[in-house]
Amino acid sequence: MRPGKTRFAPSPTGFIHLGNARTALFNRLAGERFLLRIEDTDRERCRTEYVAALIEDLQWLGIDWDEGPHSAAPDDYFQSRRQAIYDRYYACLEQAGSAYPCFCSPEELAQIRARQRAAGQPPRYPGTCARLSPEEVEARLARGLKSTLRFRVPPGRQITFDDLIRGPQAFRSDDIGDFIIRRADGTPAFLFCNAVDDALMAVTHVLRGEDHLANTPRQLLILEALRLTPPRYGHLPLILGDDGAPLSKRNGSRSIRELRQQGYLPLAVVNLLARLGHHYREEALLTLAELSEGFDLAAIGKSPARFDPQQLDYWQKQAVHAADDAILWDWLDEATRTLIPAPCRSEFLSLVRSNCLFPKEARHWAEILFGDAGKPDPDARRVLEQTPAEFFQAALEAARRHPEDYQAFVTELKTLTGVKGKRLFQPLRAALSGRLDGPELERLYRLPGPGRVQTRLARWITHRC
Ligand SMILES: Nc1ncnc2c1ncn2[C@@H]1O[C@H](COP(=O)(O)OP(=O)(O)OP(=O)(O)O)[C@@H](O)[C@H]1O
Repeated sequence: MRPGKTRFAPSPTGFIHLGNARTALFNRLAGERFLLRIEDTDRERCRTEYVAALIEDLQWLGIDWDEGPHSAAPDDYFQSRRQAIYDRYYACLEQAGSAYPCFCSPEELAQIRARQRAAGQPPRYPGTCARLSPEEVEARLARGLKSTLRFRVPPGRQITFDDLIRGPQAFRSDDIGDFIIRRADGTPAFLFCNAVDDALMAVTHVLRGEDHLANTPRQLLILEALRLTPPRYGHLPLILGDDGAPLSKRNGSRSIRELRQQGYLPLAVVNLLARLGHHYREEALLTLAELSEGFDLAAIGKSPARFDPQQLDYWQKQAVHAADDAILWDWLDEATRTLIPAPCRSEFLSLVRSNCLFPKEARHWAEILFGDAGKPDPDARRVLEQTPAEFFQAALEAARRHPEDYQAFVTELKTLTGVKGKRLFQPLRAALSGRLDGPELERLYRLPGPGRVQTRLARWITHRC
């Protein structure tokens, strides 16, 4: 059965990268309903421009949401605007004795951790403030001491859950120290607001990176103490970069923004991501609706996936090939669009489909076809030098006689020169485009128009390199 409601809950601390985007995509593909929640509680690292950027990047990828910013009540989906809700739940936990204020300073905590490490123990809060009496707490607060709020982890418990990807998981509560759920400045810690919001927003399934696996037992304890229903969790292997380290916003790796600026099409990126750690039977380029149709939690792999730029280029090729005229036209840069005469637009786009991976390549061909062909490259120059002027003289005559009919032009040129095959096509290609590779010769003849074609052929009658 399909998961009911899934979500993506990024923190706006940088541009989203391929790892974040795959998490968003898997959730969007898996669920009946998909929710976007902005986890912007870290005042130091979160920036409003990153919120705008992540919304723009998700929309560019075609990952839309049923609930989230832009919904009827957008405030509900920004954690920075939900403090009153969190405060109510903090009060519940404190009243039940499941949370207590902690006055330990960051310096004291660092010293405790250092001592534990030196003794070969895992760093864990030793419970210094767990046993403070209400009077002691009052007295410290009256002195103006700042406190965090810690969750009191129940001792001797086994916390188990069935991970959607990794199967049964078990943790001992005795291995988990009491942890902070509210920072000293009053803002909620990730573990707390993330778990509470999933429950309050009725999220049924959470797919997230396995960097969160250790958080899950803690979040299950919080939700249990609050009598809230937890979602089912699935922890995805992280996507690694070229250096073997997980992609991270902190190191600015492989951002969606950068790929977009490089000219990748969203469908290429989405087809790559959908297959990074998920197996599809269908090997062809798929639309988002088709990707969603074929998505299966059981087909998610357990090993880390490495980003492979060659794979992305493979999907880019498929996406460019499949793109319709409107998409390709928008994808070209402004300078390219202005070069292309309106009657040639559709044919130029066909040329782009079979010859270009990126807008800059389309621009290159637009400049060759509709601008000044420029200097031939060394290979084309060699061919031009080896071809006698008479060949171009004959080509010019044939072009004048058949300015609109490429087939008739070639037939006539063969007759006039007795040359055929490579010896005919290479010098023509070199004269018309300055290259020996590229689009079909017929397009190089038709698209620039008779005037340009004849000028280019005439140039090689008189002009020897
Ligand atoms: N390299 C990665 N591969 C796959 N998923 C990832 C990767 N990095 C983060 N995620 C997932 O993306 C989601 C959003 O995470 P978050 O906004 O915290 O991004 P982040 O890249 O971890 O940021 P930061 O670098 O600030 O810690 C989470 O589910 C997280 O597990």
